[in-house]
Amino acid sequence: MDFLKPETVLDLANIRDALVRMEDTIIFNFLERSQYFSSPSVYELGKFEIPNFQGSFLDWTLMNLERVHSQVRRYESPDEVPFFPDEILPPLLPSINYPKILASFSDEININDLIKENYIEHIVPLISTGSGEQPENLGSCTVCDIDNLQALSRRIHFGKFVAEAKFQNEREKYTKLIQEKDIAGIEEAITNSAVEERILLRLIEKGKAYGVDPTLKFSQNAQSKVSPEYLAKIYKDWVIPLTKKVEVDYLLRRLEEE
Ligand SMILES: O=C(O)C(=O)C[C@]1(C(=O)O)C=C[C@@H](O)C=C1
Repeated sequence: MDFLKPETVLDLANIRDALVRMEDTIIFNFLERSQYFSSPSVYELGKFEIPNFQGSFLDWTLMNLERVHSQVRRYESPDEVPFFPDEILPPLLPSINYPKILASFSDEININDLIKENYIEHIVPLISTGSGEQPENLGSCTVCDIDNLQALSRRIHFGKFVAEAKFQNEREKYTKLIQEKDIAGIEEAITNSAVEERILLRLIEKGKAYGVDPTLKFSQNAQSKVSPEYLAKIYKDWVIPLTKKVEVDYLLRRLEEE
């Protein structure tokens, strides 16, 4: 997939290959986070005194990282969506003139707040090694959380490319559903249960393979650091539904562009 060549980006097979590769990034990032406790103080608003800032320690760190990354033009890339779109800065590197792939409104489709909420509330408890605080690891936890959030955000917002590809493949069908504001119909049209089932099966297998010492794999001592069933649950309950939400949100506005 090459963002300078739109035809490679809007090929559904290429998109799905990219989503499969992202599974590896997400699983390895989860494994890093699994060394630490849930560490709720990282997410608590105003827990640490930070001059001129009211949010959580995670928010402060992520916002400042995004400021730096925006200056190396991270958010010019159509597959990167900032958590703090109002805080990012113009790039210091010369801009890249990406060809138009998505609709003009696509930057406005940003569900990062929802992703962060679900991550903190549901995903952190499933991937951390225990609940509670571990004061010496708060910084490491924050850095792992940022890696996880950025990987999840990229994966979930890839729904925009899926949606655009599906729209272009079946323009008439989607135009009718969008005109009728038939959200249930759009959801049904974008759903491919066979693809979803394959993802969940693959996650179980990857979870068994990646989370353990391979030389212990077949002995009773082999224990995954993140349960393969939890990986599948995280995708089934949050990653896939949120990707579909991005697809639906994008499609509902798609006719603004025609
Ligand atoms: O591959 C697709 O067609 C997608 O829409 C992506 C995705 C996913 O999140 O992985 C979402 C909905 C489909 O039911 C299958 C998979």
